[in-house]
Amino acid sequence: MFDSYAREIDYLRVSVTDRCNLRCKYCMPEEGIEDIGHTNVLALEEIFRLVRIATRVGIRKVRLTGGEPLVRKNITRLIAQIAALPQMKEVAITTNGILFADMAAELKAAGLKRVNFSLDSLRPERFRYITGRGSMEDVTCAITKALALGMAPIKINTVVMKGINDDEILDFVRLAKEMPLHVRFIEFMPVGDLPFYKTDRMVTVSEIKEIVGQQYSLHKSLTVQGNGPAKCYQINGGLGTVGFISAMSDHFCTECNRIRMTADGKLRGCLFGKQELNLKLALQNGASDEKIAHLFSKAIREKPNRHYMGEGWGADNKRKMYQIGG
Ligand SMILES: Nc1nc2c(ncn2[C@@H]2O[C@H](COP(=O)(O)OP(=O)(O)OP(=O)(O)O)[C@@H](O)[C@H]2O)c(=O)[nH]1
Ligand SMILES: C[S@@+](CC[C@H](N)C(=O)[O-])C[C@H]1O[C@@H](n2cnc3c(N)ncnc32)[C@H](O)[C@@H]1O
Ligand code: SF4
Ligand code: SF4
Repeated sequence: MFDSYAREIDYLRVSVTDRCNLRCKYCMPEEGIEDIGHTNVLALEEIFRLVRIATRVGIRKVRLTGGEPLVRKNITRLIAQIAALPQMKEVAITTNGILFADMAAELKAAGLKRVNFSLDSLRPERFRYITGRGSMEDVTCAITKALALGMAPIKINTVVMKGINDDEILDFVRLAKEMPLHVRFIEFMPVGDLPFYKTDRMVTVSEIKEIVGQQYSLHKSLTVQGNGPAKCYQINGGLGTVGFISAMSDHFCTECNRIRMTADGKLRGCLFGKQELNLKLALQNGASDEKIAHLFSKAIREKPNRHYMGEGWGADNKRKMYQIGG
């Protein structure tokens, strides 16, 4: 379905849980999260019903995110159900990778074709500092496993933060050169308004490209399978690619193709927007498929034209990144 700015919206990002086994400083408070209670979270059966109805308004790709999608019990079953929907072209996940290696084979068997891993440092000590817990080795094992299972293309999401990990940009490029991995450098966004976010910690894509250019030449823009916001490049004879997600300095909202569902069943037209439609309440009130499909089309119709994150998140906006799903 097209929104009011003639953008075709066919991609639904679903936050399947607001819980996580890590505490990335830019995403989740160290003390963890408020327990919203079992009954306030969408049941997997409810998520499946909502996704099935979303196909009626043209959703053809679903990405499961969170929080950490792999901490949600029976997530494999949900993947299998979504993958089996006749209209669905792709089901993918974005994960921190900690639990992935042990689940990889069953996830693949369920129909998971692609996985994006978040990894902000290639140095174990620093990884632990940024994520608050967890072992980098679990993520590298996960990536090795995904490669072995042929889940290509495998993408690595790296949020670049000044004074935190910006001295590793060239190490990440080398990784993309030596392995068939698609590293995407992401600009730090003020989503969630955590104290760790500071404007001067944000490194722009132009600054990142300048650093990459010191050692590598980037070749013509490529399309890597997927329909996310990254602009991708080949690096002289490398096996993988390097991509850039310029959410702040050069937003890609004119090409936006997505809506989002939160773990507590709210439908969001935009990562940044404050407007949400209450799907959970509709389910509780026994809404028909038609009524729910109408809520999906309303969210698409009313999608804002762009974000205004440059103006800050706003103290009145209580949502955090782990609730929205990135
Ligand atoms: N500003 C903005 N950032 C986004 C949006 N979607 C994803 N991102 C950010 O881009 C990064 C990568 O997102 P992923 O979850 O890997 O998804 P994707 O890039 O759509 O995935 P592919 O389909 O594989 O290209 C995350 O840090 C997200 O927060 C969006 O609509 N707007
Ligand atoms: C919220 S996480 C959820 C999925 C999973 N737990 C993971 O980390 O991949 C999704 C993506 O959002 C990114 N992210 C979180 N907070 C961000 C911020 N403030 N700015 C930019 N990206 C952010 C993460 O790096 C991750 O790639
Ligand atoms: S970015 Fe992902 S792994 Fe890190 S705290 Fe947020 S949800 Fe968890
Ligand atoms: S910030 Fe909002 S409008 Fe822009 S690309 Fe993301 S979801 Fe789309």
